[in-house]
Amino acid sequence: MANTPASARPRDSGRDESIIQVRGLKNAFGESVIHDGLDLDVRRGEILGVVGGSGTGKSVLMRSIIGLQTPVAGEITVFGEPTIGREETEATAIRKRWGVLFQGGALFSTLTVSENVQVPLREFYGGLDPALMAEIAAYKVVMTGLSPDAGPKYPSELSGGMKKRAGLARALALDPELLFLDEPTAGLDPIGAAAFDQLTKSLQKTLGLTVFLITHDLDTLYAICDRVAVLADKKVIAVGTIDELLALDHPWIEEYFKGPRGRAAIATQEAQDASQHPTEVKTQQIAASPAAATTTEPADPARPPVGTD
Ligand SMILES: Nc1ncnc2c1ncn2[C@@H]1O[C@H](COP(=O)(O)OP(=O)(O)OP(=O)(O)O)[C@@H](O)[C@H]1O
Repeated sequence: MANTPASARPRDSGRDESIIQVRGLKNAFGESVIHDGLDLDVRRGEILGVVGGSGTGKSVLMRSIIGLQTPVAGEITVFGEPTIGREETEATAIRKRWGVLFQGGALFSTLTVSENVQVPLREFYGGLDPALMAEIAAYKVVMTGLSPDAGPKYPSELSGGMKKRAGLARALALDPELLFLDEPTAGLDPIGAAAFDQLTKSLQKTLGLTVFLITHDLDTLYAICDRVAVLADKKVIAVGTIDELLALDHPWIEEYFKGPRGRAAIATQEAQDASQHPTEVKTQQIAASPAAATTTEPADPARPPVGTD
């Protein structure tokens, strides 16, 4: 891939196309090696959850993909274009096509929400009419479920959930095809977190986004992720649907998904499914097991019964 001219490569066609390809990634800080031989593909249109223990390098992986961290070795392509060692103008053309919500929102505290959302517009389209930029910002603010009144407010006047939405509005400022979210629901109460998950899912569907989502939140993984990549031992050790991961025999994956929090997340998801599609879920349960229709046990045999230790 590295030797192939960009114009000769397949571009942006087909739903299974990899929007992001990471090959043989190595990152290190001094003697401390964070990634070694890491490979990953993110497919067009999917929400890929990225999980792993604290310090396994999820944020460093994201920073490597978006060009904020220069790896020791490896290749990364986004939209078929290499992102490492690009000329500034080439890098800018690629960067315009993604949006990033950093951990904690990373809003500028001295700027209003509207001004924060306009930062990428000023950076990439500095010549735009200020009134148009303000209008675009107002639209993005409302798109993320904030009231139009939030635009003139400063970050210190917002709740945690509102700050995340404002950060998301900024990430969407340039109408990206690809969205990076670093622990978007961290610090939110369960209701706020579930609402943010649904917002992410609905934006992904309506805007046709591909989403790279770092999270520790099992509810998020169950509720909205199409596939999950697991970081451990300096690599992505597995990637697949949660059911595919559960079928693997790996101690960390077992403990993560089948521990008490994993079971609680399954229970939450099943309750939501049942309330949203009562007839459908009941039919599936009956089809899977006549007994399942009369008990609270999940129909999926790969999942453990809820509420038992
Ligand atoms: N700029 C840096 N300089 C030195 N070490 C760093 C730097 N950035 C990250 N690290 C180290 O790299 C490792 C991975 O960090 P990273 O933030 O990617 O972990 P993470 O998986 O996202 O963790 P968490 O889930 O706790 O957010 C950590 O040990 C961290 O201390």
